[in-house]
Amino acid sequence: MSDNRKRRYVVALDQGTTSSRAIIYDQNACALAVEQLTFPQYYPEPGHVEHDALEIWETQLQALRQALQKASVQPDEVAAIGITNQRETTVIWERATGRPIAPAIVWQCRRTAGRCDELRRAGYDKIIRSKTGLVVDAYFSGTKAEWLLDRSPELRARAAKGELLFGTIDTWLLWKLSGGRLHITDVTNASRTLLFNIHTLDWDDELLQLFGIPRNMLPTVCGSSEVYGMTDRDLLGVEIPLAGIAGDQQAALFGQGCFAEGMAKNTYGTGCFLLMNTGEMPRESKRGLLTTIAWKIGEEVQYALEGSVFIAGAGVQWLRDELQIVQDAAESERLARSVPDSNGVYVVPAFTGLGAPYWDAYARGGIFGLTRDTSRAHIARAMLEAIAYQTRDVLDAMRADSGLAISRLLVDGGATQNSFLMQYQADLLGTEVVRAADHESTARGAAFLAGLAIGMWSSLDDLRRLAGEQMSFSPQMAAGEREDRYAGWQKAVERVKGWIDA
Ligand SMILES: Nc1ncnc2c1ncn2[C@@H]1O[C@H](COP(=O)(O)OP(=O)(O)O)[C@@H](O)[C@H]1O
Ligand SMILES: O=P(O)(O)OC[C@H](O)CO
Repeated sequence: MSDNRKRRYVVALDQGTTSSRAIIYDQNACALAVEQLTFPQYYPEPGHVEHDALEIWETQLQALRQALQKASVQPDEVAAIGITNQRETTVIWERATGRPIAPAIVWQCRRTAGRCDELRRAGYDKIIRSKTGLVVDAYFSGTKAEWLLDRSPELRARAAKGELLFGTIDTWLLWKLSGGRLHITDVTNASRTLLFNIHTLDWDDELLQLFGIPRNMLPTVCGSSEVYGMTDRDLLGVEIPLAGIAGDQQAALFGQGCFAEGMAKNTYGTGCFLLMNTGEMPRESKRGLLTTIAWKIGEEVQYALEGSVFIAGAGVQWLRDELQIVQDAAESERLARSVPDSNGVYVVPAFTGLGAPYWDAYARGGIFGLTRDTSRAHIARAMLEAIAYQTRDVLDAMRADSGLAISRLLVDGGATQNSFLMQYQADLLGTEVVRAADHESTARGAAFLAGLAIGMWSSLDDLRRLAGEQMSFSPQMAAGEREDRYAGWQKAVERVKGWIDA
């Protein structure tokens, strides 16, 4: 058998906020094996979140090796690897040794909120929005990288000399996978840094100067579907083409087949991210949404509008780990269904501030409407409902910004396994919610991008044909009740805004 015929699988590496996953797909995009390894989250101070970049790399490599073994696929049968990742999380490492200079600063981390206030006060928000499509918020990589370099003048001097490299998680993994030969990113990840001009598709000199980031520490920006290089032979005994890169939310949009303008998906993982394909022109939001790059394939760039919600499934983890009122995430559904409603309780999970459409770094979480008969079931139910309310906030903004009705919302991600949440979501939006057959749309998107690049699949039409069965949730709640419940949520959100001092 010729080498190319033997190579009939595509591997997606999905490096998420809480776990590193590897999934092996065959030519029909069927997942043969999934491996998932969690890694520690570090909270050195309230509102600060860090990861160890080496732990990310080690878990990712181990997940890859284990998935191959589980699927009985030999490394030389893999045609390509696609990478998708938690976005914005920032790593700086030494070019010579590959050693990170500090823990990675995670997208959720609020440590640079003060710097963002300063930038807004100095009037930079308009120029940053027009160049990057983003709002000035600690969420994005720019102020995180600046903070890391500001730790000492020596680091700034080393950065200027080209001794240090910056990367989001895709870049870090590609560096490690290629044995230090590739220092690259793709347009989707670059578009989340605050440093990248989404119109010129290049790092922006004015912004680099503003944040004091030398261009020579930045990765080369590539498309989302092309052969960038090969894996280091020492890792798996053979070289494998690295052929797809996309931030996880853009990958999910692609994996859901949202190739046409106006199609939208919502991914329910640690956070919740609603993206709508807006076609070839960037569309500016007037309501707190982000303009971002959906993907670049060949010379064609597609843009998206995005509503980013920081806490979704993470709220369910909080019920499990901190409140200890459920033993696992699935129990939240049983508990929520054990009561007819939340008994007037609202949870606003603004644990790391509020993202879209509010962008309030100083909001903190709250539980409202408690009475003597409030039970753990009411709180669990209110937490799940909060995920749906936050999505409603974003979808309303997206409908108003785009002028499109969005009559079907495609959904994916770990928390979509919760059918109570999906039904409540449909009820609260008054919109059909369509759950993907394979909730791993993110990994699927990365596999699609890599498979397209090496010719396993030849076109978007080819990919459309690979969609599986879906399950649909139709709205059943009366419009009056829906609006009453939503009004309660809006009242609760007002109470948590600006909770801590700037
Ligand atoms: N049945 C469930 N009900 C509610 N939340 C769930 C359920 N199953 C998983 N989750 C949540 O989904 C998240 C994991 O989804 P995943 O897509 O793997 O996220 P990520 O990529 O952000 O790590 C966790 O935060 C978990 O609490
Ligand atoms: O790891 P996830 O799935 O929660 O995604 C994180 C996002 O990319 C943050 O922007």
